[in-house]
Amino acid sequence: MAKIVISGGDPLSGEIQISGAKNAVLPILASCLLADEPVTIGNVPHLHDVTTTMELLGRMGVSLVLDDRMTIEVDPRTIDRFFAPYDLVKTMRASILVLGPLVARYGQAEVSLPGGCQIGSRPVDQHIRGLQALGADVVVENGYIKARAKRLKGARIVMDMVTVTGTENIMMAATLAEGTTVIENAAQEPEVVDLANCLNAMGAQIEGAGSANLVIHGVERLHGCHYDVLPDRIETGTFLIAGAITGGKVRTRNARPATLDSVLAKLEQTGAHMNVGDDWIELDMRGNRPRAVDVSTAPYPAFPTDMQAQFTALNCVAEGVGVITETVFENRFMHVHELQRLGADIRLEGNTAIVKGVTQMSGAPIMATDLRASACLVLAGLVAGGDTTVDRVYHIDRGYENIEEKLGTLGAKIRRLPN
Ligand SMILES: CC(=O)N[C@H]1[C@@H](OP(=O)(O)OP(=O)(O)OC[C@H]2O[C@@H](n3ccc(=O)[nH]c3=O)[C@H](O)[C@@H]2O)O[C@H](CO)[C@@H](O)[C@@H]1O
Ligand SMILES: C=C(OP(=O)(O)O)C(=O)O
Repeated sequence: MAKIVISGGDPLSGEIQISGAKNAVLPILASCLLADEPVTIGNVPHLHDVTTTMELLGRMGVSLVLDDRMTIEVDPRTIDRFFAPYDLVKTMRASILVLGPLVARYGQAEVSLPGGCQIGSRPVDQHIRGLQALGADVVVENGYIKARAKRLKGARIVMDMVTVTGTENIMMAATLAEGTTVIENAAQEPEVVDLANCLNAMGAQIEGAGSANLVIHGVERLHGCHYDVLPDRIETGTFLIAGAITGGKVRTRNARPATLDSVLAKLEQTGAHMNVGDDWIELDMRGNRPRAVDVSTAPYPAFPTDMQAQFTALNCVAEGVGVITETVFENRFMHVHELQRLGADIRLEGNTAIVKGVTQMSGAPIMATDLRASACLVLAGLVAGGDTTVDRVYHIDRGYENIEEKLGTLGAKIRRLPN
């Protein structure tokens, strides 16, 4: 398995270009199934999850053309299977996002249950309940969700909890339903808004995206369009932390600052000097050690769980004690044991990590367990003295485009060892 080796200790400095958002491009690619014409998607990040989604759509018979500027043309008209197999779904939970579009547009879907993963059990009961409320017959058999419907009918759906992909699945399905659907307690994440914008560009009538109440007036058909994916706020935050943790100065270009309010507020609390433009963010630590910050994760607009591990890494070398509370996923502290191998002083108490900053961590072989844990370990390696070897970096390739190349541009001593 490929590894990343980092020789840490140098402050990073420079600017990097932020890629399109993983959590926006995946639902947007799935939404192309709803159209009756080709859809082109631009600003697509070069990620393993995108390749998996293309393979999934391709196996259904969908035609896909990718150009060298990472624009994908998706032509759903050649689809002849409505099936998402376990071997793909188990590598990428977001595969569940084909469920809503398939039932709405083709009246049938068979999608493997995603199963649990490192960060928590992650059930999909809300997706199923939402589709049932829209009139679909749904059964779970032999590890597959099997759904059928003639034409979905609009309904009022109150989500039991805020779920990002759950909201997206139901919102996509409701675009082609007969009548109006109201989703209450909807996710407000920028990626949900991006998906709604893309669907509206295809002719959908979605109101309220970005609020907790979505109103979707069903239409007869969705047509083709071109849509550019929004910049990745989690990648942006991760690179800003790379600057903060090393005492350096990093500017992220092609960013969407308005999607990062809670993260930027925390970075400011670390003592970083922040400058923000329309589409860029600059963090300057001026050689100083960051101050520890308390973080508690919650749905948007609160602090994102996908930035929790990276802030845990930052606190490891910060001045003072930072308390990290994870409220979204029940098992998202797998990185803590690996950080301890680098010399971090962390005490775990249930869903809370109490991190006492140390003046120096030292490099060691460590293992990535999930996507953001991998990013956190790379960040820790940037500041630890000596060499840190991060194993199982296939996790990082799911969600970060060319991470070692981008960090290299900022002056990091980082290289990938092939399998
Ligand atoms: C592809 C994608 O967009 N992934 C993001 C999405 O994941 P994902 O959409 O899977 O996460 P959810 O928002 O659904 O999960 C939030 C919480 O709700 C629970 N839940 C969810 C659905 C359901 O039917 N039943 C249920 O109990 C989950 O177990 C979790 O505790 O949002 C997460 C929370 O911001 C992010 O960490 C992921 O990066
Ligand atoms: C948990 C994440 O992704 P996914 O939902 O695709 O597993 C993530 O992006 O941090």
